[in-house]
Amino acid sequence: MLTHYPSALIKQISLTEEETKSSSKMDSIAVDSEEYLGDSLCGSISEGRDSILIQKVPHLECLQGLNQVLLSSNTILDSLLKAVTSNNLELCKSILTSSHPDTNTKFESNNTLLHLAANFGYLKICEILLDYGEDTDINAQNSELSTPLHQASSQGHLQVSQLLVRSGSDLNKKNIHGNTALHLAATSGNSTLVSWLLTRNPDITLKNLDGKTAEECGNDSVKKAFERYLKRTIVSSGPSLSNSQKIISRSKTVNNCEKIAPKCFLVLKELGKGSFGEVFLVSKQDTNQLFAMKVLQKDKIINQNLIKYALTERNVLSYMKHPFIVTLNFAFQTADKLFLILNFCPGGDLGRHLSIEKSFTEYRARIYLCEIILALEELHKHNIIFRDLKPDNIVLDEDGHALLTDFGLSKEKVFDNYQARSFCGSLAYLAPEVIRRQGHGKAVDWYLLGVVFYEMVIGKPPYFSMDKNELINNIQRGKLKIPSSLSSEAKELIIDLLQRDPAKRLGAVRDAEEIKQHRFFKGIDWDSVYRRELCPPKIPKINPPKTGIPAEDIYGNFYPADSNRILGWTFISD
Ligand SMILES: Nc1ncnc2c1ncn2[C@@H]1O[C@H](COP(=O)(O)OP(=O)(O)OP(=O)(O)O)[C@@H](O)[C@H]1O
Repeated sequence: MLTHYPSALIKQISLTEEETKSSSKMDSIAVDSEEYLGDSLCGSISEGRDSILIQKVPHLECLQGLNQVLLSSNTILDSLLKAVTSNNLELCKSILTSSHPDTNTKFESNNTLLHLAANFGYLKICEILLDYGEDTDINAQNSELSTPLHQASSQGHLQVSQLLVRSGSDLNKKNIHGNTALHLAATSGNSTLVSWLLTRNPDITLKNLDGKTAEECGNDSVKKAFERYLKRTIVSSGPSLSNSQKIISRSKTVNNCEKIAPKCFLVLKELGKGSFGEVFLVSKQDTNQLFAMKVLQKDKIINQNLIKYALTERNVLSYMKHPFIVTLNFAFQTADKLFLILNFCPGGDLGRHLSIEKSFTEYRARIYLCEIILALEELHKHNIIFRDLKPDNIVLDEDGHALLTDFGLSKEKVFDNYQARSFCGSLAYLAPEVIRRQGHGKAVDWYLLGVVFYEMVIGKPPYFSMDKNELINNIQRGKLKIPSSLSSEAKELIIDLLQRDPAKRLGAVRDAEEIKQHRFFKGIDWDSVYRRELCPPKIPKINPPKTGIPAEDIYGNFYPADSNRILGWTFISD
């Protein structure tokens, strides 16, 4: 444990601070050393928040005086230890910059200062140790072989864990019990931290000395986080855009960006979160009309070379008008973020419905399938492939009709079944040809239609396994299991769509036409489907919240985009 500090050391510092206090330049601090320590520990164990202790920190001028005392008493390291454990930012920074002590010195149980700060969740102190310490070892191990990341994760300190991982902490390092940071976060039941760690691609197959993977150590909410991870969209980094590509936009681009901007929309609540963006319910200030606003962070997109995907989503949505494709109304940007204003679909996504209801009747699934087939047919007619078909990307409008959303992975100008090459999709929803990387095309969407149909009527995607490698292997070689309770038409449709060879798959030759003629859809009048005349289950009316989320929390930096403007982004629909 990390709580034993030499009391002599604490007394000495208290005395020093008291001395400084007597020079009357300092805010009040506790005089008694025991009380001081208790106060500092209880009052400041919180990430990133200024603690009670910080308010009691001496002013900067007197820190210099303090430093001299510390230096002359030759207890620099002990003083630094005290500064770290009492969350005293200024003192810590001051000692590091003036005396350059070895921040990798081991204290009790071989803990370094970073271990201590990480364990307490002192975010700012961790930052200071990493920024000002000379070669602070981010992967130092204590006597239990734990790294600072192990400490932060076991205590559930999200921001500290994020800082450590982003600064180069080894995610797959094991402690003496064989646990990785992910195991510890899972054991503590912290599904938010688990979800975030999963986005950094740790090795989820690693087992601890009890033979358990991280997922096996978690409670139900942690297990759900793992399941969501396997269903998330992944992409390989996109190619960079040339300047000329950046200005290509296939529809009306508005130069006067003042017309549509964050101030036009009141943010009401979060609707969903994906790998790339967050989606919020917003109301347009002048009309009170509700919309879904998708927000993408520019730095994330630019760092991962994903601008092309963002621009494709904006472009495709700007010219696709279809009853079963979500409508884009506006696109605008600020210095930090990109915004898409979409029609709001109050029924939520099918993924959410499936996680509550487990599965749908064939009758209900057929309605959604018919609508999605028409949407995919329309895209294919424009030589666009969707590539990311999954229940989370199908949203229900106010009448319960199914609409495609999230065109981030769609690809334009695909004329055959082999032209596209990027490795992208969502792990649980990868088509075999995407895994083989031999090129894919329109047939990929028909395979994924089969996957969605399977999940709708059976309750989980085909070949599903929580083990990533097994999942990938199953998709390529596993035996397709279909319960006998399904109708023979449904079984046949699943088999025809999940055909591994894209050339033999239903839809390979005459595209949607082949699927529409399958006997599962016997009796369907496709014109009436297009006119939205099928009757899906009704969606309960929602009452939007009256109060909004503070604008600055969502919009961040309000400055209009300038140097980092993404050309061809702004859009106002006719
Ligand atoms: N028009 C909409 N109306 C209502 N909710 C929506 C709408 N569009 C998206 N959502 C919700 O937001 C979630 C995330 O949106 P979206 O899939 O576009 O984000 P993403 O970051 O691209 O996700 P992914 O990880 O699938 O790539 C959806 O699963 C859905 O629940």
